[in-house]
Amino acid sequence: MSSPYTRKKSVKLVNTMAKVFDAKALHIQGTHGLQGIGHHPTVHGVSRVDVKLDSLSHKVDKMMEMQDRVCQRLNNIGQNVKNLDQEVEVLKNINKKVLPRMCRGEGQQSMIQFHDDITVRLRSLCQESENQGNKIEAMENMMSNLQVILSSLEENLKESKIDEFTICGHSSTKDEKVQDDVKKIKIKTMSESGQEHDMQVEEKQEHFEKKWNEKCILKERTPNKPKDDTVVACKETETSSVPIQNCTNKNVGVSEILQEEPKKSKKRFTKQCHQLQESIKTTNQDSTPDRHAQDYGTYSKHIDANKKRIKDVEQNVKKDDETFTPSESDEGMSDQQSLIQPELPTTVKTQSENTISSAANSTLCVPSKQQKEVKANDKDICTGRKDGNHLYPNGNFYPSTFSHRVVTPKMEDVLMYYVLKPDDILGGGRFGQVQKCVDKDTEQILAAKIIKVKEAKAKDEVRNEISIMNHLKHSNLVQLYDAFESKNEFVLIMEYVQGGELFDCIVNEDRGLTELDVSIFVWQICQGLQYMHQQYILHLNLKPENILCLDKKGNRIKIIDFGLARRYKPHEKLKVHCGMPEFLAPEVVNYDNVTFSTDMWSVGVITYMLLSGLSPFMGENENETLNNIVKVRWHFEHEAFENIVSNEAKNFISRLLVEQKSGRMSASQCLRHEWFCEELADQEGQRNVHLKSQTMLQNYVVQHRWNANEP
Ligand SMILES: Nc1ncnc2c1ncn2[C@@H]1O[C@H](COP(=O)(O)OP(=O)(O)OP(=O)(O)O)[C@@H](O)[C@H]1O
Repeated sequence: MSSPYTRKKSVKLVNTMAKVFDAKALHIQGTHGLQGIGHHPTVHGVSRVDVKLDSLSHKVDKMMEMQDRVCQRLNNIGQNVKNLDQEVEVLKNINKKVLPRMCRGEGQQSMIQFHDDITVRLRSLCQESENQGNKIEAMENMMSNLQVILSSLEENLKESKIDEFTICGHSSTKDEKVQDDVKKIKIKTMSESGQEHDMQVEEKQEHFEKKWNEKCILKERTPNKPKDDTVVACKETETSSVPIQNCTNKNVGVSEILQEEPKKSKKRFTKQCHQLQESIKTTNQDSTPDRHAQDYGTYSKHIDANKKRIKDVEQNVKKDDETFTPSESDEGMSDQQSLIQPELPTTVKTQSENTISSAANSTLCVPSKQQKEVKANDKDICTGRKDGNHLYPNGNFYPSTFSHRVVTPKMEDVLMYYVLKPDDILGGGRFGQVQKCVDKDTEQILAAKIIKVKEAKAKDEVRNEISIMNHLKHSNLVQLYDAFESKNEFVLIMEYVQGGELFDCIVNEDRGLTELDVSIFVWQICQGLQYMHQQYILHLNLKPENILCLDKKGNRIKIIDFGLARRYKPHEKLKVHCGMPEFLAPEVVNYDNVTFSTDMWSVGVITYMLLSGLSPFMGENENETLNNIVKVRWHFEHEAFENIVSNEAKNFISRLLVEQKSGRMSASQCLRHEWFCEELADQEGQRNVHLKSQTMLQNYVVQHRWNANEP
């Protein structure tokens, strides 16, 4: 029986918690009523946070729209530059045709005609030039606004802990929710007065809003960040092993302009416009043919210089866009991830608790010394072999065949720019086909994903895929090169990944598959996902077909297919039309909210399959498979795992195939898992033993192909 003292205390505690979540609740109910307090106020608290989150996600949507508008404007500017080009061509032709005739003295009349003609054209060009200047100015303003909003949002998301509150809250039971949330908002639960807790929440909100406002004011006064751009520009142009710090001196020209603040480059642009105007005035005053020829030369130069400026500003805008990430550093991400995904529970709910507990002794490990060094030198190539290179390199360690592009679909015929190869089909999906293609200009081999769409909704989905890919610049994520839109079809031109699907690669008998190989594949998947999640983007369709190998024998992979990917929205549910449910997370099957950990579930399934060749939830039929998933019914198949697969690997899987979303490791936590410790990998010969999974996977691949081809 509880004493009057503890009863009084618990009444106080509950009242206190209730106040935290709904300041008004107790005023309405009176401070002594215990009844109903456990649930009602929490619901209010959650909905207040929901409102905040909704408003944040609304802001993110607005920013995305703004970004699309900027892309659109860039496109227009590109188009205008083309027009300028055409004008210059016309002038050149006039020059070629008329000047010789004038020199031959074919009449005063044609000379006057020529003069008038050229004056009109020069005027219109000058006007055009000025328009471009204004457009660039508007665009710059837009970009800096965007930057302000993004940075504020990023900071506030990081600092506000609202994410933590919501995600943790949604994943536990109501009572646990109250306790967790009380802890997370850092309330002193033993305080004497509920007033204090109430104040803390209010203060947090105020702090949130104040910070937001401060940031906006501060950013308005602060010029764009040139120093980061410099580093990006250097990294991209760098091909030798010149240290990044020296880069600034070596890259004059484009990188010099990139270092320039957009305001300065705009000033220079406006100056050019004035010079143009001046040159027009002089042209009007002096109209001799020689003078015209001279002015024409100067004028052409001006136009060229202006075009260059436009290109540079365009690049600047792109760079700005690329550098917008909610969290760039690994450390930053850990914090962020820990907000979203709290530390793991001590027990994992699966059928094979015994097996798991033997592996569960493993812990998340601090990156090895070697791994830390990798951070400082992210140019290492992942070979997967210990020949002086790192097994698990961080970041963008090998370049794509082209640098990142921001693509807006062209309303032109794809065949104007590319030669498609219908005989060279790389794969097929729900909506169409992927075939090889060649860029007519550069002769680069690429992959064309042809998507047949008729309905507006389906078109929006493809546009979403393009927009998502525009945000992804990582060597483990396939890059978008170009896009075309027509009435019933989209064509996405992408980087060509020539090794084929991961499972096809590893069943190749020429190569042996070891646990070490698997860990290197999984490491890269986690790297790609960590990057995506840092951008608040979920993949949501991670499966073996969507992981491609760069070449048949190496260990380098890329994630493809961002057709279902989307920006994280706290309450978004996902309906999946999919014939292959084995990789779906329980929340997708249940049509529940999806989140970052939805992708992490898929990592667990893929890892399980790579190590054993078995599909952990596969049932006799689709219903059984779905049932196994929602009940999280799986175990380590004795024959495939016992004495073959390390405890660290098993622990890794156990920490992902967890029913509760908040119980799964985040991508960052995965990357810190002991399984990826190089020292351990060195010590354990076990990791170099050939896995049985290779033969099992052969069966899986054959079966899967068979099913896919069935009508
Ligand atoms: N960039 C690429 N390079 C080489 N092959 C590719 C590339 N992109 C896709 N493929 C091949 O085409 C297949 C289908 O591509 P993708 O998954 O993007 O299409 P989808 O229509 O979205 O498919 P799904 O129905 O799985 O969603 C892939 O499994 C892969 O084999």
